[in-house]
Formats: sequence, structure tokens, C-alpha cells
Amino acid sequence: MEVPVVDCDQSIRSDLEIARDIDSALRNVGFMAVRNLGVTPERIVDVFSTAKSFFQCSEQAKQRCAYEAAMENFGYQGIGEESLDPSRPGDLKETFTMRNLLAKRVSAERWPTVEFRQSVSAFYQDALSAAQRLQRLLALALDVPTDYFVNLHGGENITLRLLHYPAVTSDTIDPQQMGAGAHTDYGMLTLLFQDAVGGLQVQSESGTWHDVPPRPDAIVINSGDLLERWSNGRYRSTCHRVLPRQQSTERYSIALFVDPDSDTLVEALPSCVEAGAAALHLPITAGEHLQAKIEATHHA
Ligand SMILES: O=C(O)CCC(=O)C(=O)O
Ligand SMILES: [Fe+2]
Repeated sequence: MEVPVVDCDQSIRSDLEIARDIDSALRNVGFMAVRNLGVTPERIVDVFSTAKSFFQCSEQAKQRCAYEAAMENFGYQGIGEESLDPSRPGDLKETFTMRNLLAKRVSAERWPTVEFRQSVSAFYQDALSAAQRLQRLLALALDVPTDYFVNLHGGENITLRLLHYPAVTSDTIDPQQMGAGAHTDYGMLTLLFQDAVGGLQVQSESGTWHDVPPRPDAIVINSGDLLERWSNGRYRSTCHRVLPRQQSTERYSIALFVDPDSDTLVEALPSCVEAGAAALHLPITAGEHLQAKIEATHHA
């Protein structure tokens, strides 16, 4: 199962052609590597350097910005505090999560530094523009008005997350532990920026795991549970995981979870349900799905 590469360069292809490629990638794999979405390499380098400086701080400094509650979904979580696969022990990663980060909901002292906040905010804005471009292409593929998805994502559940997978030795970890346990993403889309180390894997329908090799020029994008529901199963919310960094180098990645506003009722779109057939799932509000998932995976 290869993750298809999709080029979004509008100067060489029409939106319709790009939308067709996205449609085919999300149908077949649920993951794609997307080039030319408009996030500049400089912006990406800057935010990775911000993430590195933060995770290199002392445990005490990081704990000053500790995550407090799933309802808020903001702050630092240390190694083992989350199991993306709740049947496994805690993930071998540390994270800094920022839901709705431009909304100034949390007080200034819960941010590591002013520079950190500026760097992640600038990155967030660029990554969000890229996400909105994809949402408009998906609206074309799914035959809804251009801004259908953009309008349902005002930001209250859009979440930026910095991730650090430290190098670990096999004698100090539980053999059941993963960098990130097998899971599907909860919302509409995830944009994932990864460094050159690798470790992300996607699962095929037969259960086999396949590497998603890092590409310096592409963003990894996958469809989540709520897009699977909107599309009545046409797009897959593919299970994925990150291997632990055993006896090797550490890894950094950054994810933007593009999740709908809580009161959005997510139900199969007419273009995805055959005439006379029933939809695969009952309608659900985005808020109930997202909150239940977050609460099921957090230990602390
Ligand atoms: O770090 C990665 O490559 C993937 C992380 C991930 O799948 C997630 O946080 O949902
Ligand atoms: Fe994920």
C-alpha cells in the first residue's frame, strides 16, 4: 500500500484534476503526500526549531505549561500520558497541544514563551490556509458548495500539536509500548509535517503495516473519522501508528487536526449515498465524537 503523491500546484493543473487525485487517494489509502500546498519551507523550519527548543527544556519548565483538561485540550503532556491505542500502555512521546490557539482562551503564562506563541501562531495560520484549500477541493469532489466544510470549521476544535518521540532503549520500555499506538484520527483531516527520521506506518485493510516515508517536499494528509462519516465510507479513516524510536535517533513531527465545530451534525452527504440506500452511520455531532475520543485516550 503506497501513499500516493498529489501535486496541488494550480499553475499546472486544474482544481478538478487535483480534486480527482485527492478523491482517489482518500478512497484507496486514506493517506496522501501533498506537494505545493503553500506552506513555505522557512515556516516549517521555524516551527520545528520552536518545538525542539521547547522539548529540550527541563521537565520542570515544561510542567509549568502542563495540560489540564480534555475539555480545554491545551498544554504539555509528558511521556506515557496518552495512549492513542487505549489497550496499550502509554505512548513514548511528549506533546504540546493547542486547540483553537488564536482565540486567546488560555492565560499568557500557560504559554512557554512569547516567541513560542508567535512561531506556532504564524505556522498555524499558514497550515490552516492549506487545510482550507483542501477543504474546498474536497467540496468539489463531494458535490457540496465550495465553502461547505470551511464554514463548519470556525476553529473551536482545530488543534495544533507538536510531537517529540525521544530515543529509548529496549530494556527501559514495555514491549507493548509504541511511539503512538494504532488509532484513526477523529476529525475531518489531519495535516502532518514530519522530520526526516520516519516511523509513521499505515495499516492496509488486510492488517499489514506499511511505512510512510518522509518526503521533504510534501505534507502527509489523512482523512479522519468524521470525513469517513460525511462521505459514507467513501474516504477511509485509516488506522496508523508510530514505531518507538528504539536505540536510535529522536523524531519530531507536527500535526494540525482539522476538526469541525462541536455543534456540527455530521451525516452522510447526498452525493455519497446511493438512491434508496440507507447511510452506513447514524448522524452524530462532532463535539460528542471528538470529546469521547480524547477522554478515552488520556491517562492524566
Ligand atoms: O507523529 C506522527 O507521525 C503521527 C502522529 C499521529 O498520528 C497523531 O498524533 O494522531
Ligand atoms: Fe494520528
